[in-house]
Amino acid sequence: MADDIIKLDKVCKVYNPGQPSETEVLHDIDLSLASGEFVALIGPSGSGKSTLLNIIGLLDKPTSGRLMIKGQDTNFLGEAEITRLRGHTIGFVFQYHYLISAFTALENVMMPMLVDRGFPSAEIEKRARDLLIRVGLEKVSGHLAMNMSGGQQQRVAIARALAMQPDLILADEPTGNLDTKSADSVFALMREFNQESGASYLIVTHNMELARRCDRIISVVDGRIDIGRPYA
Ligand SMILES: Nc1ncnc2c1ncn2[C@@H]1O[C@H](COP(=O)(O)OP(=O)(O)OP(=O)(O)O)[C@@H](O)[C@H]1O
Repeated sequence: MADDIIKLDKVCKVYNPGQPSETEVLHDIDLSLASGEFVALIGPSGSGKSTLLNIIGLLDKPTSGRLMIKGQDTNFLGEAEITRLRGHTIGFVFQYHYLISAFTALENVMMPMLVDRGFPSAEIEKRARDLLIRVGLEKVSGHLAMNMSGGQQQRVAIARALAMQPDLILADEPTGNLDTKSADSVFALMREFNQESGASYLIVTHNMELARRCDRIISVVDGRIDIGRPYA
């Protein structure tokens, strides 16, 4: 489809090829995600979900097969183009935040824009403050990330992921270490942004209740897409 944000064509991943520890983790993955889709990625522990997410997020390369992002075959891109495509197209939200703990919430959200240098500097702080308002953290924007609760840190991570106005958000167990109420509100926030901006979301989760609230559930079992039976 022309408006697929990502398309994987026979993607395989082998860790440690040629070594005694060689492991084939993903086998012939064919997968598309349309613009604006909000999709859950589920599967048992060790089935390959994070590996798949890392490949889609251009953090790792497939051993074979093709990954198209916005119609571009990433196999033909050099490192600089990959970095640029990742920075401008993809936002990441992970279970353990990867915030800079000694920086404030505001500084964490400003960071991708400061690194990219694509935004005028006068706009960067305003944009970061606006995003923190949107995630309900305006009152704690000056607090250090390390002093914030898990739910607050995850909201900062969402604001930071949205800073560059990405077309795709990849979230790896974004609610994994949150209590039910915080998990619910973090999930609702992502859904709200999805409906507002039209960006696509691919969310790894073990929480079937949240997965059922997505547009579609993709199930990975033993490194293959298991269309027939969503794992429960
Ligand atoms: N860098 C690596 N080198 C070697 N093997 C790896 C590496 N990363 C992951 N694996 C292996 O690949 C398999 C899939 O791991 P992956 O983390 O993708 O699974 P997952 O479905 O995300 O699991 P979980 O739900 O527990 O996070 C596992 O057997 C894991 O041990």
